[in-house]
Amino acid sequence: MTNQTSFPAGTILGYPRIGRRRELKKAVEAFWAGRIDAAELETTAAGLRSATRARLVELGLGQSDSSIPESFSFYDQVLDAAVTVGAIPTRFADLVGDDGRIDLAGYFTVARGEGARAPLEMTKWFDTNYHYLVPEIGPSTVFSLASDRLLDEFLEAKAEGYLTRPSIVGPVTLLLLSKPSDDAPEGFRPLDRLEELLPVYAELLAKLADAGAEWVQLDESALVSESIDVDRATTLEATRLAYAALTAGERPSIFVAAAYNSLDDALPVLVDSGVEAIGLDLVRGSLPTHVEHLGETVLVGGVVDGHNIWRGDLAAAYDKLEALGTLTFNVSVSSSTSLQHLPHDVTDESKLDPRLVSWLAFADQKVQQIATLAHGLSGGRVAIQSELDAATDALADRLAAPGVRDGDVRLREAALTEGDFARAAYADRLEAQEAALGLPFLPTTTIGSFPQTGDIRRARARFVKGELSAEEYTELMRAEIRRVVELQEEIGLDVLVHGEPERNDMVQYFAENLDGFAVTENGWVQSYGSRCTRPSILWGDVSRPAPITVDWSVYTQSLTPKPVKGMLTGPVTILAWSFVRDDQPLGETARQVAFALRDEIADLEAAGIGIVQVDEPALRELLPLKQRDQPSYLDWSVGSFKLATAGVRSETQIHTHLCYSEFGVVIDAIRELDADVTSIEAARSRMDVVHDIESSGFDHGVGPGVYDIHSPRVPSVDEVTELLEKALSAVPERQLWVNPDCGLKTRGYDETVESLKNVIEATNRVRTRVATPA
Ligand SMILES: Nc1nc2c(c(=O)[nH]1)N[C@@H](CNc1ccc(C(=O)N[C@@H](CCC(=O)N[C@@H](CCC(=O)N[C@@H](CCC(=O)O)C(=O)O)C(=O)O)C(=O)O)cc1)CN2
Ligand code: MET
Ligand SMILES: [Zn+2]
Repeated sequence: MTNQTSFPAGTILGYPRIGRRRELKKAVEAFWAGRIDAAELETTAAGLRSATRARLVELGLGQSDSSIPESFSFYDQVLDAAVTVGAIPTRFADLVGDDGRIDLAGYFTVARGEGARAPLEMTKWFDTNYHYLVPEIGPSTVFSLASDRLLDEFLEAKAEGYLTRPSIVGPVTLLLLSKPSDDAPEGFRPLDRLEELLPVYAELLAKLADAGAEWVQLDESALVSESIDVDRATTLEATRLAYAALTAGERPSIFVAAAYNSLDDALPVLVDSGVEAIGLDLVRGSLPTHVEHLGETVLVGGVVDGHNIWRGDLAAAYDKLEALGTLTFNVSVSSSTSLQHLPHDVTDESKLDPRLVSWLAFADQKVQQIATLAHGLSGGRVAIQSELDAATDALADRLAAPGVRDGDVRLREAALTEGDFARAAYADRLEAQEAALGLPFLPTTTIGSFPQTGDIRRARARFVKGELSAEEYTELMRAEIRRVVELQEEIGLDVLVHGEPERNDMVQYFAENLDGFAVTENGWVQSYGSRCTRPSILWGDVSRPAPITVDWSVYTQSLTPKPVKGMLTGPVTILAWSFVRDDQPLGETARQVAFALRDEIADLEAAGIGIVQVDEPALRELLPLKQRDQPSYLDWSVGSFKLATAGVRSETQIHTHLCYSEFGVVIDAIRELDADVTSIEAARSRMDVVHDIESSGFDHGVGPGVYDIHSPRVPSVDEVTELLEKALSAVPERQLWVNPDCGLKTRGYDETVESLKNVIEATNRVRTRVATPA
């Protein structure tokens, strides 16, 4: 298996850019707050890039063999590609100079909006918890090479003595992930603009070649997804056209990387296009059995999981490379995806159990694994046998460790029956709930969280450091709850929440309170822009040692005669936003989490909480990219939600909440959840989702959001009224709830209070209008 071209033996598709202590997040937020200027932010970013290169060499990548990707971004790699080709919507035209360029402040304005000017829409990146910004492209978008960042970063590295590999989202994926601009005619698709886009990519490649780049990486993960609204034949033809054009000119060698699943029928198209190297995700995707005309094309086996933290089965990874070696002599090794989904370094986790640590590999350890496998590709299995054996031993230790299998949890699973998944008929429940709750027409509520203020976070940080006692911390959170309850009563909401101040994160908080999970101190991963999460590690069988939320909810209910909604995160979302064990099917793990939630809900009900919301914002996100995998996913995901929620009495009202649009795609699954009330994001898309609700005949309670919480903008009473009227025209009166799009944790208090007041005033207007005979 010798590598006959100069593609590096081992590489990664991308590296975390937020910084091991979130230096980039802090610098970017300081820039937004006006505490540092653009020059200082640039300096911090350059320092991070420089540290990354040095670290990657230290971990075993080559300094001058193009194995280090230039994969930095200030905010998002899709936005970067859009900015590079000059695809900035016309509402930002004043930010664009005569040369088509936009400065750093302008770049952030496109990402985050400003005043009444909406930012680019944000949506999930494939089946991950990373969000990208959706470019808007229309018939009149003018493409031009409008940024030298990628070139400058390559030159910056070169000046430091590195030969790196510039990396950018490829042209087909850029267009497939874009949406038509507002001025585009019906039926227009961004992909229609491919031919005009290609010369810009060609120009960029020529410049990179001129500067001395030997390889460039084009990320074309959209080619693996079947969830994109363009038919496959058109996508394949676009791919053929794009790479025929890009291979024709002056350019570095081209590495097309496709992460998150198999390329399937796009692989032969790429092979025939003459690109020099193709990256395959061999963790999620499967090994191609036979590929024609491979010639000298390098197949880069993504055998090290870039999306999970397990050290895993290194020998099996090497086996896959050997299997790839039966197709071609030109095999290299890589991560299956960019490592941007992983925390930096497991050696930063001094508080984790060392035994658990021995089973883990964060980004830095993955790089070392890749360096090992690359060594094996040249030296043969014997050269790395001891490393393979060590990983095999660690895996065996993990599978046999106490807690990985818990007899009681297994017994409970074995005893499940159909009846555990079903509630009484909806009509009977509705009647019982209306009688028990006595809510007005158009009941108003919020999605759960209120602003997570600096004070709340600082109090928690002091509690974690031991500077506050548990009692002091609890009292501070209770004081916050009292404020939030008073505020909701004053504003006039009908169903109150406690505001979730005690939660660092809606998933991590539950992980900290369940057995089977571990949490990290420094394991930050970028979710979008400067926002990060610390995904928990679900390593063993899950159980609930004690009630988690009951005291908080009961305390809140004691403060008000209005119904307080208990607030839990659902099994699918807990899995989606954690690093999950890979030694059993996800459905099995989801059922264990569901049992824990079922017990929690029973305790809430017994303590007098009449409404419980179980959030499932990640239901859409985990939907498999390949249609063939979707039915079984929908089966276990819906099943786990029902298992969690079906144990309650008819008069107990179960809510669920989903955000991130595309409801058309999961509406059938939402119906099957059988929640009494479902709140969904709708304000951002001007309530268009009600058409999906109407045409699907969804007949349970539904709260399409009337307030877009992603922006600080306060919606006016007129605006909310209009959204409510639009909803009422499609959804029967008795079904409709009034709520924001999502939780308020990222918002400030001022705009939150003003917005909620407007929501209530609009609701009262509509109530009066409906009650007044025409
Ligand atoms: N896991 C997850 N995924 C999700 C969401 C979500 O809520 N959770 N929501 C959607 C959107 N994604 C989001 C992801 C992150 C955040 C977010 O607000 N993250 C916070 C961190 C939240 C957190 O973990 N907070 C901790 C730690 C906060 C912190 O940084 N503390 C300071 C100290 C306190 C201070 O001085 O401010 C520190 O450690 O340095 C806490 O509250 O305890 C951030 O990046 O700023 C929001 C939305 C989709 N995916
Ligand atoms: C991302 S969905 C968020 C739901 C959660 N209950 C909140 O209000 O923050
Ligand atoms: Zn939400």
